[in-house]
Amino acid sequence: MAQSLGRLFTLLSFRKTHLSRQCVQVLSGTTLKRTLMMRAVPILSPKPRDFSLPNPSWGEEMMRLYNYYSSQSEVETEGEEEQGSQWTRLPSYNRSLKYAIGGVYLSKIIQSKARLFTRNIKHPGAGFEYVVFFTKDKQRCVCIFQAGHLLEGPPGHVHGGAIATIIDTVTGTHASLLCAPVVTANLNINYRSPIPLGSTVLIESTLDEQEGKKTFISCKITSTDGSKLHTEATALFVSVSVSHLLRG
Ligand SMILES: CCCCCCCCCCCCCC(=O)SCCNC(=O)CCNC(=O)[C@H](O)C(C)(C)COP(=O)(O)OP(=O)(O)OC[C@H]1O[C@@H](n2cnc3c(N)ncnc32)[C@H](O)[C@@H]1OP(=O)(O)O
Repeated sequence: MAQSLGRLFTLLSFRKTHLSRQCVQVLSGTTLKRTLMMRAVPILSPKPRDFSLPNPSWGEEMMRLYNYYSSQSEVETEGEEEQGSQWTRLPSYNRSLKYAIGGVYLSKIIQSKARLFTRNIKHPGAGFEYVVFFTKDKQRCVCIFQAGHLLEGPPGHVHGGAIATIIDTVTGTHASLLCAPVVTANLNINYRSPIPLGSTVLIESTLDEQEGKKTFISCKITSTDGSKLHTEATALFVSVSVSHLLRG
């Protein structure tokens, strides 16, 4: 049985495989039975839904920028400098577990009702609509964010907590691309000007430094033409083991 579980979790490998080892430890009772039954289903898991693809709620500006960055990622370039400016779209799921191979199944085993905060409002356009692109060298990310009407704070404007959430998500995603798994250790935010509800803004995330377990990232939110600065932030992410994540 140990061998079967071993093979199963090799299939469910999550980047550095920390998760696989940890999951063996958390499985027990009915969960274990269900897991073993999963061996009967085809090895290739169904694809999870990608929430960073356009939906009918995306406004003109959101679509314009999405098309712009998508077209940049299709451009074939020569030479290192140009390659560095190429963008790749990152898929976005309603659970971080789904980034793992076989994560759809893991997602059904561990806290099955859990959902990523930014992807838990079912009505398209009501909450966080966003898509993240990153450069090949992973030094920069850009997020196009359309803030829905359920994110209101001051009348007609986005709640500061919702802004902190999307900053944590973008910088956290950026740090995860570099060295998953990580947790936010510190987040400093300066709110410079309110973000109108329903508007589309640009969130740019830059890697400042990596030092041992620590990844320092800075971030700014601007209007899409760059003329207005809405928010500036710096964040520190610390690499952790999967057991640290599951232990809480
Ligand atoms: C492809 C992948 C895509 C994935 C997409 C995912 C999408 C989702 C994205 C969503 C993203 C959402 C993400 C979320 O929301 S994560 C949820 C919010 N965050 C947490 O819950 C974290 C809770 N805190 C902890 O677990 C611990 O305190 C941590 C692990 C952070 C540190 O524990 P500990 O202290 O035992 O660790 P260490 O001793 O090894 O320290 C290591 C180094 O770090 C330095 N340090 C520590 N804390 C701080 C601090 N506050 N300021 C400055 N420095 C700090 C420390 O001095 C040391 O430095 P040095 O002495 O080595 O120089």
